[in-house]
Amino acid sequence: MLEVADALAEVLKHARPLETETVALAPAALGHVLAADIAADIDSPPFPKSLRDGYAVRSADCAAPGAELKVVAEIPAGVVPTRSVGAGEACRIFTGAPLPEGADAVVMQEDAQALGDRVRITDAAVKPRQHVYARGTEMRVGAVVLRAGTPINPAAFGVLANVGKTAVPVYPFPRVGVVATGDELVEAGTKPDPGRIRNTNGPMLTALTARGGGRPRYFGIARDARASARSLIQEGLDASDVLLIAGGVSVGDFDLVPAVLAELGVTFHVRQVRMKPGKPLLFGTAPAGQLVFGLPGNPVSTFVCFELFVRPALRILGGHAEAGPRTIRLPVAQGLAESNDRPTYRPAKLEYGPDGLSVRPLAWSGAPDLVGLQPADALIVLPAGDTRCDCGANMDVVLLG
Ligand SMILES: Nc1nc2c(c(=O)[nH]1)N[C@H]1C(S)=C(S)[C@@H](COP(=O)(O)OP(=O)(O)OC[C@H]3O[C@@H](n4cnc5c(N)ncnc54)[C@H](O)[C@@H]3O)O[C@H]1N2
Ligand code: MOO
Repeated sequence: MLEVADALAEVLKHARPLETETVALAPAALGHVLAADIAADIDSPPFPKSLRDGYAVRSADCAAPGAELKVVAEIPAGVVPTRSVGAGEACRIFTGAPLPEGADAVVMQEDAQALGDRVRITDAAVKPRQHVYARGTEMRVGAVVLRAGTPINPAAFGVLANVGKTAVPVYPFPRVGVVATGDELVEAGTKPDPGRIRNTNGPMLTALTARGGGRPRYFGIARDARASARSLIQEGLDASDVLLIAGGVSVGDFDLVPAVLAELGVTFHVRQVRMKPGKPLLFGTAPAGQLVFGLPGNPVSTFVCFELFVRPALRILGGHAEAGPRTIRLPVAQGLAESNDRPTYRPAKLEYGPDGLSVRPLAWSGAPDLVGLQPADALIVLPAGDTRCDCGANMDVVLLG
């Protein structure tokens, strides 16, 4: 049985970034990772730009308060000034407009008094360059503005637009197949007969995948009969970079997944992990290189294994430099006393208080309890053995999502 860190290392050893593709600068590009450096094709701003509505002046003319200047032109944004500002002169200027030759500062209109074709400057100390954004301050032609490996966030959309990039090379979102297993399962639209339950892992895994930077595709429920399970799993494998199979990985007579995967040529790298919930996790690689996860069927076990092992793999396939999961030390907002035979990942909620961040364990009844897990945005890591910690004590916390 592997420790969590060793199992994660095994997973990451087999995860490689996917072949790159080109995406248009449209909302679907959000969250992709750039596969090439992006350089500026222009200076930004492309001209010295006024940051205020007011007057473009020569600061030396305004050394004494109350200076009066002749207003010789008006420059709205988008207009190229045709006249320079001489001694004793000013131009009416608006935010975003190019500063005219000769001027070296802008006075806000609140600090000036319009007097027909003249203006009195009431700003007592006009400094050179005030309210002026110098040409090329944000970026110079040829400078790298976004590095390969940068996740595309909304601000990156703006930067890409500014350098004229309407399509960019990125790592694709991995295609993730989801298969549920078990004769007891019915889909959500059906009322379960006695002895049966609804399939919760299928919908949850598609949502975890979408949140984790993958493109989910649900293949349905594999029944506990080898032939049908085998054909559904094969179908899933053929269309996926990563296949997630929930349930059927433990030691029961109907837990067919390990045998079916072996028949399909999957090589196993992880067969059990010393953790709770999630001990029977399976991880392997298929002959064509797909990553295959057999996630323990209890819904919270499935969830925790996704966060600890699948999401990091999806991040690497999707071109992220950091796999995660992120673990930080945080004080607990409520004391804990538990005994566990394995390191335990306890659903918890982050709390943002005036003294900073803390984490509160949620009421939770174990591996089948999704209602207890649902509000969680963190997992408190309890070491194996007896854990007693008081409110305020620091614990390792895995951040979710
Ligand atoms: N003798 C042993 N029994 C079990 C062991 C063990 O080591 N020895 N491990 C236990 C642990 S830990 C877990 S976790 C489960 C995992 O078992 P499987 O992955 O084989 O999962 P199943 O048996 O198929 O299901 C377990 C549980 O979860 C329910 N389930 C399964 N799939 C879904 C789904 N898609 N939606 C909702 N609920 C689902 C299923 O009905 C079972 O109740 O094994 C322990 N047993
Ligand atoms: O380790 Mo299992 O995943 O607790 O139910």
